[in-house]
Amino acid sequence: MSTTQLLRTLTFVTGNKNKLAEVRASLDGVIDVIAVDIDLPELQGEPGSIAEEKCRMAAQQVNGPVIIEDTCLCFNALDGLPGPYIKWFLKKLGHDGLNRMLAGFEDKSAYALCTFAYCRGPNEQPILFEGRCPGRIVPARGPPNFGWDPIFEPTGYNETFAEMALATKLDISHRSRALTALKQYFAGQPMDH
Ligand SMILES: O=c1[nH]c(=O)c2ncn([C@@H]3O[C@H](COP(=O)(O)OP(=O)(O)OP(=O)(O)O)[C@@H](O)[C@H]3O)c2[nH]1
Ligand SMILES: [Mg+2]
Repeated sequence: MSTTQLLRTLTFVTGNKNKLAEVRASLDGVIDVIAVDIDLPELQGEPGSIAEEKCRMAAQQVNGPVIIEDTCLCFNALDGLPGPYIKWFLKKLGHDGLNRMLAGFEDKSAYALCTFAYCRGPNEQPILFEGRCPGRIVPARGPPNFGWDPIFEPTGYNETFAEMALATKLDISHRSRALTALKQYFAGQPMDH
């Protein structure tokens, strides 16, 4: 009998290399990830519906099964904003500006929210997998390699995501929690689904 285990393959549509690296590290030996870089339009709305629509468009463009991911950074003092718009807030305001947005509030707590969506093909209903990581917004600490990692300190840790070892981030992050749900789903599916 062959000792080689056939891995399930999933096409991940993303333009973000850091996301891709983390997803590959989390799914290593479980799911083989093929990356397709298409800049998908992202609609406004609640995180779940943004992920659903992004996934429908990805499945349409790839014309086959795909996963996508959408990440939000939600400030509790602002009722969850910037949320799905964090990319543009980060781009325009930077780490300092994001901290200054909370200057008038005692409450610096926040959560990172990651939503993966899987769609079997065009016109199929996407399935969502969500992961959250609570924490707080702090002045930037650590290497500025990935988005807002330097200003997010997860609850129970004295380090920001940027300061901690990647393995620690992958243990507790919004993304790895969502991927745990995704892995559980695929573990129960036949290989051709
Ligand atoms: O410090 C970070 N730690 C993370 O774990 C993380 N995950 C996402 N992000 C950033 O948050 C925005 C989400 O926007 P987003 O989900 O639309 O991503 P994106 O447009 O970069 O890629 P994609 O939509 O092609 O997959 C983008 O600015 C991402 O760079 C992170 N920053
Ligand atoms: Mg995007």
